[in-house]
Amino acid sequence: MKLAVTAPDRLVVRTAPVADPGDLVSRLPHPSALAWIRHGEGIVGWGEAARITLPGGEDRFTTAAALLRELFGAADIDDPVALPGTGPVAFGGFAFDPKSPDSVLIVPRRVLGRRDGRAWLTTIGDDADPLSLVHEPHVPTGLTWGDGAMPAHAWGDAVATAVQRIRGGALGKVVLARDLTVHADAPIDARVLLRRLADRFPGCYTFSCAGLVGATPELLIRRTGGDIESLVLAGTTARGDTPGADRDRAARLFASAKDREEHRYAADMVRDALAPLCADLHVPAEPELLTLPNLHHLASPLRGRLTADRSVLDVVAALHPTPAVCGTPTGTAMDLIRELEGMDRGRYAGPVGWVDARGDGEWGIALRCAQLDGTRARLFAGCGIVADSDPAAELAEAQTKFRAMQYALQG
Ligand SMILES: C=C(O[C@@H]1C=C(C(=O)O)C=C[C@H]1O)C(=O)O
Repeated sequence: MKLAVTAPDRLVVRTAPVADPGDLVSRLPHPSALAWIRHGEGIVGWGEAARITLPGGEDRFTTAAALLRELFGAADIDDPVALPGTGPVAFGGFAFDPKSPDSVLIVPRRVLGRRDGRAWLTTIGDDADPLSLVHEPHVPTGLTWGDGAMPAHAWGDAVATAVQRIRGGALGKVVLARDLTVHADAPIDARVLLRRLADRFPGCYTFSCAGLVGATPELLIRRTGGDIESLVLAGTTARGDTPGADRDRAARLFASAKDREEHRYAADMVRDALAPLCADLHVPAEPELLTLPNLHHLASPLRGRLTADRSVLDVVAALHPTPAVCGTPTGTAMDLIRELEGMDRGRYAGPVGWVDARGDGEWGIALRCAQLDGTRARLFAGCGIVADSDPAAELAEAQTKFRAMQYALQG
């Protein structure tokens, strides 16, 4: 894909306060939904005022930031609400691998937002576009599941190879992923998946952008004015079947040297990437436990203040790819992923989120997600591999991670 910008010469943008719209997902009129929702708050968008497609390259984030600065800088903006996410907004998803050409930013014609008891509607252009439901969503039916690039046993072999390379000293950690495919008997409507994900995983960031739909627990970076926050995740166990078994599993994860090692690679890299950009960077001395409906993770929340006026996308550029989804050292891990996974991740494990004209925004790591393509979808799940990893346990962990999207598709 070549660099392409489809946009009018000048965006005319109007943001106005509106009455609380309640549930954001139910306001989406089309299957091609844009969304970023957590605990019922966030933004949804539809229609397309502008689209930027980016070729591969390490500079895809800074190129995107520069193009958006130009587009939004030339816009005629009336935004009396002036909150993060008001005025023009671009939703985006970036390819995981700089060699992959899948990165895209979309500026919707309509954005409906709700945050801290306030709600707003942003319109770009003046064509009529009522908030009422235009196409009633249908739940996916006739699902047929299949392996993606590799059947389970072959992926287990890839994990075993990675463990050997790590034990041989080539690298400290690599994150290996696999994909599953599913076919439905009619085009899959993102809104059904968003509804199920937002209801079941309210604490995750439920997202949709250009067909990539999921609910990620991992916040790569949020910028609100000069403040930034990140939530690093690495180290995972499935929930237990009984309260006692669940507590045991959580306690074992918390005490596990192998999981602490996996986590430390990721938290240290994020700290080192943010430190030169921040004053007052707060890094917890040890991880805490994040409990989701299906998993426990080790989690490190970081926060700080930017020392210069950088767009959230400039901070994304400094962070991606973290060892939560790639490995350590980054280059060696990226090469091993290319060698062993046998697939292109596309935008899975890449940054997904939104940015506004002030440079505020929220970007997660696209996990627990699927790429929709008409009647088909590709689901992705990956696991951090270190010297002590066991292929069978990693396969089981990946299966557990797939379950979020399997639930979204089949209820
Ligand atoms: C790679 C994924 O998740 C990442 C890997 C984790 C791990 O290996 O413990 C935990 C959270 C994420 O950073 C995924 O869900 O696909």
